[in-house]
Amino acid sequence: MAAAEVAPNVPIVFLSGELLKQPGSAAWAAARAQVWEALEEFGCFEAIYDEISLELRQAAFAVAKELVSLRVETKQQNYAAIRYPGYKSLNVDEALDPAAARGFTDRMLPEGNPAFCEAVCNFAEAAGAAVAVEGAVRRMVLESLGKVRLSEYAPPTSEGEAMLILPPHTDSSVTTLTLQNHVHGFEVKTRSGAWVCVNPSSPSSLIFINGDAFRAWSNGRLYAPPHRVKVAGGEVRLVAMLFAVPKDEARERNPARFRPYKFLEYAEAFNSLLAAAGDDPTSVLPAFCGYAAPEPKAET
Ligand SMILES: O=C(O)CCC(=O)C(=O)O
Ligand SMILES: [Fe+2]
Repeated sequence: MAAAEVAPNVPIVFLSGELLKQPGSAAWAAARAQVWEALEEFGCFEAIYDEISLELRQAAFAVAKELVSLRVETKQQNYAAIRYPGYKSLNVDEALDPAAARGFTDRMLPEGNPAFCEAVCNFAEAAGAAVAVEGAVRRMVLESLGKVRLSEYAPPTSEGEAMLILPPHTDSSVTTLTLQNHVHGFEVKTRSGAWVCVNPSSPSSLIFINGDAFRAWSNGRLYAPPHRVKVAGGEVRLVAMLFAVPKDEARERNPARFRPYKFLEYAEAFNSLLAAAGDDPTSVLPAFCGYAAPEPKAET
């Protein structure tokens, strides 16, 4: 007889406030491995985060209780679109910005109530703690992108004008970070078409450059500048670069599964697609932008 299947537990990852301050440490790398495993398998995990103190939690729920007991007409203006019988939610977007939390309380209680305002700020503090965890997890996922390169530029043999060694190009990466020795020569082209020299102002300077993938992701809002390198003088220019790019093996295993889409168009179509998806919510995304070909089988 087949053994009864036991549903596995969602993984638990300990993310202490201390650990979040030490990216690059062995503890960080260990947590990152756990986060990746959890996100690949479950898409979800429990984070135990010691900066959510009991007091903060109590304060957050105290204000939550006050918020839900406000008059319906007051709440109405902030209701989220999805509602089911017995379920409704309030958008408190400003809570992510403590300064803006006041705007929220003014809207909710125009007649004013300092205690309520303070409580909302506590709620904002709890939301801020959540943002720290979200930021760290995003970093753990993204920092697995990476390639380091070391380049050497031989000095021109003839005296005089700087020579163009690396012709104008953009980087295909998401982002690039460079650390150069004392030999200058890096130049970027501004949006308005001018070439400017970028000579690091201190030995501890790094140059951060947007790559084409960042430009595409932001729909062109972020500028990925053409850049080039001209070298003069008698010394070798050395540059260490960190390119944020997907690892090669990820590309081989993962042909594109989804067409590019506009976030807001998806958000607009979402509720009706969800209603049509029956009991399989995972079909909503492929229905909107999936390639017709079947998804490649996961490797075993
Ligand atoms: O030498 C530099 O500072 C930049 C090099 C570069 O742009 C590249 O290798 O893509
Ligand atoms: Fe480059």
